[in-house]
Amino acid sequence: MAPREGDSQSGDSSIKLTAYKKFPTNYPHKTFQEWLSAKRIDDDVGPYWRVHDKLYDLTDFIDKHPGGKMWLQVTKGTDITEAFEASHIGEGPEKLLQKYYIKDTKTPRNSPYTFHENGFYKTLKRRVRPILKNLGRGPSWKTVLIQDALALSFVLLTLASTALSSYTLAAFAGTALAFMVVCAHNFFHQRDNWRMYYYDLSLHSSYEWRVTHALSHHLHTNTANDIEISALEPFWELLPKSDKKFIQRYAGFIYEQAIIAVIYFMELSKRMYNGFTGVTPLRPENFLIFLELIVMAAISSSFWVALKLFLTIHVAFSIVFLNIGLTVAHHHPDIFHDGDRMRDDPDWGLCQLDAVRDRYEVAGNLFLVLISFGDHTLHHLLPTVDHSKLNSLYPAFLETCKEFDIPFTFMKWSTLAVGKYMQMARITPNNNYPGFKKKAS
Ligand code: HEM
Repeated sequence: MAPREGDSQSGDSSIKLTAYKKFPTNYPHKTFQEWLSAKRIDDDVGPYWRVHDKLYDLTDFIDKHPGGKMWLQVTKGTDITEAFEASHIGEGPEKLLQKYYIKDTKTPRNSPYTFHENGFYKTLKRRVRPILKNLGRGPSWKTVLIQDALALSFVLLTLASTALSSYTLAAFAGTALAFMVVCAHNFFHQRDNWRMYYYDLSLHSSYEWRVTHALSHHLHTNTANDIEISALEPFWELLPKSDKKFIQRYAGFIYEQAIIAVIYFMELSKRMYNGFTGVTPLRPENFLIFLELIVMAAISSSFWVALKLFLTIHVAFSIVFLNIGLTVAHHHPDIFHDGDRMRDDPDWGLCQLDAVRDRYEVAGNLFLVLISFGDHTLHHLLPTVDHSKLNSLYPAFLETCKEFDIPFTFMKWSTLAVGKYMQMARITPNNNYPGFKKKAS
């Protein structure tokens, strides 16, 4: 595999990307700020926004954007082609975009992905458009009910655990919080809405996650530009690098739960440090987590008991949340990871199919789908569509797969859970199309 531009500067000679033209600047990225600054350097589009091969000045549109300001505020100076294509299904945004056109650019995109009119992804979007026009894209009453019921369970369990000083109830509260946050992930992909702030009752930040998850992981899945890969290194080495250490390849299952238990506390500390030192201003929702502690301290017999219960809740949260997150969809040797051979037709939608797998166990059950990142392939392809609508899109999706001769497959959750360790052990890149081997030539 030929080294790419920048490989020699990476300091890590074992990574040979197959996906992007440039090796990501300052890899591995650990924070959303690092990822955004590296993308600005690598995309190199000056003070504009790039969509395909055109540059736009969206400055006057930031405040008018129906999806919310932050998407355009944070992406100034970057190529937003994937974000633009994946976030909108109708033709309105494309027409509107022309109003902000500045000039064409001759520099090829750093990203390998294509969005040809007759390619898989655009065909799928055309097919689901009339269905979603009838159904609507936003939340159904069922999604809202499940989300709010999970939030209520979390609040009641937290109050009960504090009033009774019960660590068992605190562990249950942490579990309810994890399910609530996974469900809130459905809401934070959509236009700004208050339910996305349920996220901030955990050690996460909805604002940061919109960058690291919606803009990085979702659009550049399982590549070195997916911060959900790079931020986990060196504890989870998920790309097939040749110089992984024995412990990284085979001992992950021994150390990972200890790291999972503390990882989000470290994130919270970093967020607070950056906020108070002026690196990234703190946002009002960043204080919800402290409000939680204050309420617990007010109810509890002592501050120390409240603190210990609070820690129990958030350790339980981290364990449940990350164990779900790491095993549900992306890691198995049959699934594409940067370094593996990419398909010859790098249609963005097809490449998403290569980097995602769905699970049998949760298919068709909205509650399980919402608390465990279900219908993940369709969610990756259409991230702004509410999960309650995805089930109705399978006929159009399967018809598109058939048209493009793509055998869409499910995996068992247990296969994916074991697959994560097999992937951590893997040091040899796949030379076939991963997963969809029938199409490999
Ligand atoms: C980083 C790039 C962008 C992201 C991540 C993004 C994200 C979103 C999101 C999440 C929604 C709400 C979808 C929903 O809840 O149904 C939305 C709606 C919308 N966006 Fe964007 N957007 C981006 C760029 C743009 C640009 C450049 C334009 C046009 C100049 C645009 C125009 C619209 C319009 C008109 C809507 C209303 C709903 C629709 O027609 O799809 N967006 N966007």
